[in-house]
Amino acid sequence: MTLVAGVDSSTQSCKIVIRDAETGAFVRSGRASHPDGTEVDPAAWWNALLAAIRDAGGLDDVAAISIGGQQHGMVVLDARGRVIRDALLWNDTRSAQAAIDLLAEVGADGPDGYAARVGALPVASFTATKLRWLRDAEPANAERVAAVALPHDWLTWRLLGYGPADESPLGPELDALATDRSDASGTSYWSPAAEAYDLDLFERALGRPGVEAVGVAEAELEEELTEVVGEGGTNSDAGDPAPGAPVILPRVVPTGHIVGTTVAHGGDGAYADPGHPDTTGITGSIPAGILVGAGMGDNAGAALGLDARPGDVVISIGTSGTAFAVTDHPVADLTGTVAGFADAAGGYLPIVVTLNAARILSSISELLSVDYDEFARLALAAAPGAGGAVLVPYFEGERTPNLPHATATLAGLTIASASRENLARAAIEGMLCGLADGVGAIRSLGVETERLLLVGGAAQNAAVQTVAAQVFDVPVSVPTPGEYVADGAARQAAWTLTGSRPTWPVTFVAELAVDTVPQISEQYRRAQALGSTPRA
Ligand SMILES: Nc1ncnc2c1ncn2[C@@H]1O[C@H](COP(=O)(O)OP(=O)(O)O)[C@@H](O)[C@H]1O
Ligand SMILES: O=C(CO)[C@@H](O)[C@H](O)COP(=O)(O)O
Repeated sequence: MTLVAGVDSSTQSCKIVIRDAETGAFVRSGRASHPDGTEVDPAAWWNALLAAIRDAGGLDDVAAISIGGQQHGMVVLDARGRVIRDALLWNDTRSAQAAIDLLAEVGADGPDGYAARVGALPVASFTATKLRWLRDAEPANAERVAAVALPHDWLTWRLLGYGPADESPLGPELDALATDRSDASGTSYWSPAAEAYDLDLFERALGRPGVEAVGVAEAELEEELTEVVGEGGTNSDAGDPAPGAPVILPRVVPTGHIVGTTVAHGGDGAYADPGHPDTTGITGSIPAGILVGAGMGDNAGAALGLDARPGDVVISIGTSGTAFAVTDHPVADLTGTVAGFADAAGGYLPIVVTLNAARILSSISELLSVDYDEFARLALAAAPGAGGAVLVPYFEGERTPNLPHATATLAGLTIASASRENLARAAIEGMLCGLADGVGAIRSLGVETERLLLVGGAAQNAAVQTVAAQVFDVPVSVPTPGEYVADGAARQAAWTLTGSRPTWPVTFVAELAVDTVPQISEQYRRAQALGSTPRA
């Protein structure tokens, strides 16, 4: 049996699944948590990956691996391959003004408008706006930038043995950075229609020119390694980039492409990242010779993991809430509601993303001092519409609609409606109404939406499933709970190994017929119209 591994390095945790390359049969898995917050030191992702690999029993019997990851995170590297500052994540909203500035400079409409060029309008989540924030708020750091990577790109690069000279076998070869279409399309400076970086938009963001990495051929790599080891030196004497030197952007490679093979890491000793004493004791090793795939953004990974096809809409309720479809043509939405990303199978992934999703439910369940099972029981004990109580859940601001400074609003409370049951149900209804608006926006662009696949951590909640049938107007299928982003990465790893897309089956635990209750969306829209109190 040939085994492949898929990783999902998402906002809250790192998950790895190991499957049979031919049948997709599950073999084993592991996970490790990530730190909270909207800016994180990428070393925490690397340590979590090592810990998750250890938790899964290691990779000694694995032939290929791919990494799916949270999108948009800004990982900036200096010429020594060192991370310059903590990565700003997709859910960090400090670059909201930078997004407004970039859009004002480029314009939204017309053939040269932002949406036409890269399939989406810039919002705080996207990498380009974070680079513009870096240029304006941390100019000294911006000047040190030799390369910009996304979370999955940087982890893949480390898996291939690259990194700072004192932390990696192969040193800081920035030209070995690679990414895939789906994650590149979330930067807001790569065009799915042109299949190329829009280097003008990159330079407008960071204020310095960019260039796509050329890749490092294996043979060239062997020669370089001998030189470095022979001389006993390392690249560590590489200084900051020469003034005006172009910033390296990861090479964009298609799914199925081998970006390299792993180099032995770690070993019997404990892994202790020298810069992070809290990692002492993390043991984890990676054997040499595992084929490494291009990886992908997490939503494209979920689409591949679910084997989603045109006509399917995936609703993923994780840290982020996402509604996305699969199309065979690029999509551009001038309103900015839908982002016209690329998928991980050669097609496209029109997507709507909300900042608030599963953590709406964890916040309200904590408020009610109940676990998820009791939370579900309370919500199901309330009638659809929660007695008129409505939660517009913009707890962390909101990305779609683009309200980065908004706060949540609880409306429609009366003596009769103010109950634990109604609050639990209002939380679920508000979360799903926001995602239903996303499905409507995708549908308004002419995208088919015939079947809805409900996944993500919160999709396992029985009340979420029931309310989904009352909110969405298409049948809801609930795939067997699993890690579909990691499964998509595992499918890509098998694709990389065999050269063709796997035909692994997908199983389902529930099929919910349409049971729409119009009152839910009608009262939600009225509460939305009240607006929200800007965050202090
Ligand atoms: N039964 C449940 N009911 C509601 N929320 C849940 C349930 N199980 C897990 N979650 C939530 O799902 C989230 C994790 O989902 P996941 O898709 O793994 O997120 P991410 O990929 O963003 O890390 C957490 O916020 C967790 O609290
Ligand atoms: O911003 C997006 C997609 O545009 C999010 O989907 C992030 O990619 C994080 O995803 P999760 O951690 O919630 O899986």
